[in-house]
Amino acid sequence: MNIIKSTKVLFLYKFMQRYASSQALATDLKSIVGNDNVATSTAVREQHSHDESYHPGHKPDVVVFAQSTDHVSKIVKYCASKRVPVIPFGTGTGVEGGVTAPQGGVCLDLSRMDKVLSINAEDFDCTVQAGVTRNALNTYIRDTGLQFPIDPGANASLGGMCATSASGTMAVRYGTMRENVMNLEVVLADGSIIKTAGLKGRSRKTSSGYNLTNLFVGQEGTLGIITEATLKLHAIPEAVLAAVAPFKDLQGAVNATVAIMQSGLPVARIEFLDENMVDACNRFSKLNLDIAPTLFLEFHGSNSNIEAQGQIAEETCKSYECLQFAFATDVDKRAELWKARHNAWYAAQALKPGSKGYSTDVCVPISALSGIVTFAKDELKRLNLLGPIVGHVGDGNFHVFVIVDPTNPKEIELVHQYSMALAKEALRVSGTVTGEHGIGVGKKKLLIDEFGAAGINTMKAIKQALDPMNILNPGKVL
Ligand SMILES: Cc1cc2c(cc1C)N(C[C@H](O)[C@H](O)[C@H](O)COP(=O)(O)OP(=O)(O)OC[C@H]1O[C@@H](n3cnc4c(N)ncnc43)[C@H](O)[C@@H]1O)c1[nH]c(=O)[nH]c(=O)c1N2
Ligand SMILES: CC(C)C(=O)C(=O)O
Ligand SMILES: [Mn+2]
Repeated sequence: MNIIKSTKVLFLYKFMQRYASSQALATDLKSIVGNDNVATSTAVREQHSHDESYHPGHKPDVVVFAQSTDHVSKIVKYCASKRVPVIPFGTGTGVEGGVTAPQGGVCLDLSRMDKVLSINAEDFDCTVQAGVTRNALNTYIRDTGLQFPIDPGANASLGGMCATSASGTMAVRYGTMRENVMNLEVVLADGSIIKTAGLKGRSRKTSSGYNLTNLFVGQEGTLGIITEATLKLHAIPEAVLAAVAPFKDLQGAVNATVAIMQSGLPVARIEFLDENMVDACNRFSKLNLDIAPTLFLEFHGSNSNIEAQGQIAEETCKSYECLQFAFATDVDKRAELWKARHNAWYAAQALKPGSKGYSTDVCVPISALSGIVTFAKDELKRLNLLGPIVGHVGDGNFHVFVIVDPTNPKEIELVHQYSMALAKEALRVSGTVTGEHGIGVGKKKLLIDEFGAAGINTMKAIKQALDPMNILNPGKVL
């Protein structure tokens, strides 16, 4: 009885202590960035404690809404002086637990840094603040005839997309964030501010110094806070043609993809959905597709060449026994198709109300795709898991959305076993454990298998050099 009482007293004491220190923290931060930009309510902290994944959330002590690079620099400098963790937050649509605050601290929300700073249409580039979302940028530049085509299904912030090295359905044609970021403004762990590709740099290529831009793309907020990004833009194609091709079996769909890619056809999108995913999309997005392993394709070009592209793809799919090859030229039909594809994540979770999804993210050389998709299917069967499959197969990248009851530890253990087995198979065939989602907290254990001890030690040395007190997004990636 006494032990229970004293445990309760200790808990209460610790709670009061943390409450008092987070109040003091909030007071100091308010004096730096103003009252309106600091939130301590449970609701706001809860909203910032998790992303879209099943990874358990942890609330930060305080949420700060930065309005400028100067704010970010001052906040980080203050946090460094107190050794308080800083966790950057874009829109919270990540899927590897990157924004959780396991050690508490300050969640730095960049959504109010939402200005498009410059558009250089003649150079096909733009500079934005980190909180601008991909849809906001595309709306802003619509009249220029240009687009920013990297499209994770969610309307993510461009800072978050840089931080995770995001991609999406059009990476097969336009590249991922890595190929589309030209320069970044980054606030380092001591509050200093750098430009990764030169103080004013936005040249198409450079051999100058180390490639700092690529160091900060994909660092998931562990090396610095991205405050501005200079990005490549692309011409909106004169003509667009989409197509849907259901196949007799999964192997046919995957082998047709490999053949299309190996033929060098400049396909703009080539997305695979297995029969379970098609079924889920039919239900969720009110489509009426045949329930079969299916490819969604899109071709971009001039009026004269998209039909030729479509024809080559059609012939290739037919040679792999597709059941039909239906073109979608109508703008609304195309929009409906891609909206359904972008909502696949929610469609899969809706198959089992109350469930959450865990998305695997392996990416392999295209010649290894067919084998590993078969492996992924067989393992699902062996472990008796529900996991619709969807993928950016033109890149050799696909996701198994394993549906899981987040309150059932046995199911979570099975999902863990499954994703480990799939990731190790990807490494065996010279792939990577994550093509676009990042490591976060979910894939940390796999890094050693991918890079070996010397590789990990090199990453640790970089982290130590840039963030010696480990205040930037601690507990993530390494
Ligand atoms: C329905 C749906 C569909 C998709 C996806 C999600 C959802 C919900 N995603 C995943 C997600 O949208 C993607 O990882 C985004 O890049 C995350 O951007 P947020 O702004 O939401 O970052 P979020 O706030 O979730 O943060 C992600 C990570 O980046 C860090 N971070 C955020 N802003 C930062 C900044 N300014 N500086 C430094 N670090 C920062 C965070 O600390 C965290 O570690 C995805 N992804 C993908 O690549 N391809 C896809 O196809 C999809 N599809
Ligand atoms: C995380 C998920 C939703 C994703 O990457 C996709 O749909 O491609
Ligand atoms: Mn994806």
